[in-house]
Amino acid sequence: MPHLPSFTLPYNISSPLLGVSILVCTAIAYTVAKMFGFTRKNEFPVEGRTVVVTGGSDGMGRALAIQLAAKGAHVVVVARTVSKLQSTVEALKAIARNPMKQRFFYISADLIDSAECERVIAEVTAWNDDCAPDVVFCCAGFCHPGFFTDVPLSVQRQQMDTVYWTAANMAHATLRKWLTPVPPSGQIKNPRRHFIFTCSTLAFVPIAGYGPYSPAKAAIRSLSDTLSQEIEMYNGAYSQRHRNSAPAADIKIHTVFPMGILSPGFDNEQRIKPELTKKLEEADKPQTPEEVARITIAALERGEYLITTMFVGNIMKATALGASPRNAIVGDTLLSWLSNLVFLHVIPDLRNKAFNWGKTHGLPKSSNQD
Ligand SMILES: NC(=O)C1=CN([C@@H]2O[C@H](COP(=O)(O)OP(=O)(O)OC[C@H]3O[C@@H](n4cnc5c(N)ncnc54)[C@H](OP(=O)(O)O)[C@@H]3O)[C@@H](O)[C@H]2O)C=CC1
Ligand SMILES: CCCCCCCCCCCCCCCC(=O)[C@@H](N)CO
Repeated sequence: MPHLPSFTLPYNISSPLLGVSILVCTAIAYTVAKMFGFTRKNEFPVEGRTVVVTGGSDGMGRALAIQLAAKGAHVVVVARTVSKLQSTVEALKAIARNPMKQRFFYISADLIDSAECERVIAEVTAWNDDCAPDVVFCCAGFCHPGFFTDVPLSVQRQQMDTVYWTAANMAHATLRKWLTPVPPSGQIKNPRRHFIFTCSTLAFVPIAGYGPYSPAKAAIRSLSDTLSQEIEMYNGAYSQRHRNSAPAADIKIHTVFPMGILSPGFDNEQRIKPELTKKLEEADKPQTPEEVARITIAALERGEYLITTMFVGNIMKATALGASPRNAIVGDTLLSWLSNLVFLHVIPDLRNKAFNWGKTHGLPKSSNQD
């Protein structure tokens, strides 16, 4: 029998030293896990909380409202058409986790009007026993695709109103309510509040034929980044609430960047979308509203800030991260390096496809250049 070498440690490890080593290793593992974005705590508990979903009567907003109700939230859906709102409230009642306790409500409002957004927050607060909502989710909006010179400027201005201003107006009304100073004597323990915008990966990467729409989404991304910094001032004041007047709760901003969503809005947009645009977005495999809502809620539960719903969207985000706060330092940085390499190919490829389209098909039919 060959003699097996026996390994012995050159020194004896005492149990306190072993304890300290295990502690240090655990701390390092925890920090690395955090840097990669792993977390176990639910950063977005909704059971018993009050959530407002704008655009909550259709598509992604409706799916979100339903899934949040299934998780035990009180939900208020906001949109213009009353019949769709009513049928959504019925669906919420049917899926509620605690049907005896949960409450549902709808408000019909055109959120292009800032006064309507203020009314929404006031009505929700009154309905919610005089407490502001805990979560506001902005999903209202629709897309009117077309080439920049073909789409009348009035429609492009309306896109800015519907996409950007419905969200900015809601943010203004909600944050003014949430940031109302409360003196130390009036402070009670409130859970963290969340304001969530819905953007599109088109805010990161241009696609020809989305000129009337993408700039409004890019503006939301810019507002979200600005607010995520500005809100820290108020959160700082909140940390001193026992000494000075401060908001009633800590606040977090988030923004979701979906790819195509198979919604009624998407069906409408497909009808008027230029063929070139359809070709350029071939890499997108549209998701169901339910899938987008599920992935979004899971990302909020992990505490993410800029949220994408699939791998291609994540690559699009990573190439355009700029000065936006990261979800995970290591993961986001490595992916942004990788995606910058991928986009060395993608940028000229999109432009070449557009050039070759013109070469083969000539001017677009709807073009006003004839
Ligand atoms: N569909 C897609 O492919 C993608 C969509 N997005 C974005 O995701 C969000 C949801 O899209 P989607 O699921 O397609 O939604 P839908 O188009 O299916 O539904 C839009 C919702 O917004 C409401 N709404 C529209 N305008 C207003 C307004 N002025 N005031 C109040 N409510 C309004 C609609 O109700 P009503 O008309 O009754 O008011 C409806 O509830 C939008 O912000 C969209 O831009 C992002 C990426 C891709
Ligand atoms: C490996 C990585 C390659 C990346 C290539 C780039 C592909 C571009 C896909 C564009 C997808 C646009 C989805 C948003 C749609 C949208 O917001 C509208 N439908 C609005 O309703």
